[in-house]
Amino acid sequence: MGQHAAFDRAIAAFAPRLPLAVAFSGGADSTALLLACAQRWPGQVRALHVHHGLQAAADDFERHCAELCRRWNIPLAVRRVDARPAPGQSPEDAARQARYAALGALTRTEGPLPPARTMALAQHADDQVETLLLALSRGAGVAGLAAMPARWERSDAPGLVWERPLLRVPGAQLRDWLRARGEAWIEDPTNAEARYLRNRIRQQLLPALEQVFPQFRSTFARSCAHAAQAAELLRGLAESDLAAVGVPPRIAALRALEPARQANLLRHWLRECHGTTPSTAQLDELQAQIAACNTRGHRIHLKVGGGHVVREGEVLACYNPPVLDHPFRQDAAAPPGRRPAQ
Ligand SMILES: Nc1ncnc2c1ncn2[C@@H]1O[C@H](COP(=O)(O)OP(=O)(O)OP(=O)(O)O)[C@@H](O)[C@H]1O
Repeated sequence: MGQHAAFDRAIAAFAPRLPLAVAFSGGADSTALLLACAQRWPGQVRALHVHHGLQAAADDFERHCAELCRRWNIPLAVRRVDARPAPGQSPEDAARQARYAALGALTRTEGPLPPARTMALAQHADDQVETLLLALSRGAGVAGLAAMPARWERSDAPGLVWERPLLRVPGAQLRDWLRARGEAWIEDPTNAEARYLRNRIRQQLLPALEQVFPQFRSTFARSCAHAAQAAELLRGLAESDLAAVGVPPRIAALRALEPARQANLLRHWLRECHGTTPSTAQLDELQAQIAACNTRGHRIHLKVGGGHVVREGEVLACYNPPVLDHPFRQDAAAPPGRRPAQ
């Protein structure tokens, strides 16, 4: 093992359902993951590359990926996406959503190859710590502090399990491993800009953490796992509370819940039924209005996340602005005007 112990351990412990697809950007992390997997499961691994059409360098990335895969005899499938952000969505998030949808679709349309049963992504321990620190800097709740899950499924790609096998591996090990093999990778120039904050965390905070808490990668990862477990419990509680309170939620039933449980349910309802996340101040205000709503004539009308929550008789309703012409939003076909999104 030695120098790349964590990487070797992660690959040894990775037990995907085969065949395996690796989401391959051409960057260092996914190059290391792809090559290690192709060595471990010869003939069972293929690479999937998403060509971000809007990016000037995207053709070069694709060429680089094709060349590496040809050299290593790894089948490669490419799909082009053109991800324009929806109003209020960051370009990074739009690209990520489009990329995941394209990766899922690619596993189903790969010609003669049997569909992949696992999709591996190459985020590593430093990415996980950065995600956790960003969540802390936003004041996130336990769902945010859980950072990135190691394993999950998506409803738009049934039968496919998504995995991040490198979440315990320091990024530097992946680059060292590639250097030791003389393998090159590409650096995405837009990454540096889009990840300005991430880069500052990487350059300034991680070295300081290393000095004070040498084990921070594994202890922070443990905290993320605890938070993920707590988030799972809260989600279950919100689901059963929502079933009892009804959709749309009945105000009298909401008022009977104690405040933390009511907040948990409201967040869940807004996120799952309306795709919107309230700020802490908005949620506080909404709960204050619900508490004050003890007469027939009491109005509720509040801006919450990307939409509005209003009282409609005995229930709450949420109205989101329509999102037109955006292929990656389920509500893309909504008519103009305010849309009751139950
Ligand atoms: N254009 C792409 N095509 C296919 N997979 C991608 C693409 N971009 C990113 N991925 C996958 O998503 C993961 C996370 O993406 P992110 O943009 O955070 O990383 P990255 O810096 O591109 O990573 P890497 O160094 O592996 O290329 C990558 O490790 C890779 O597995």
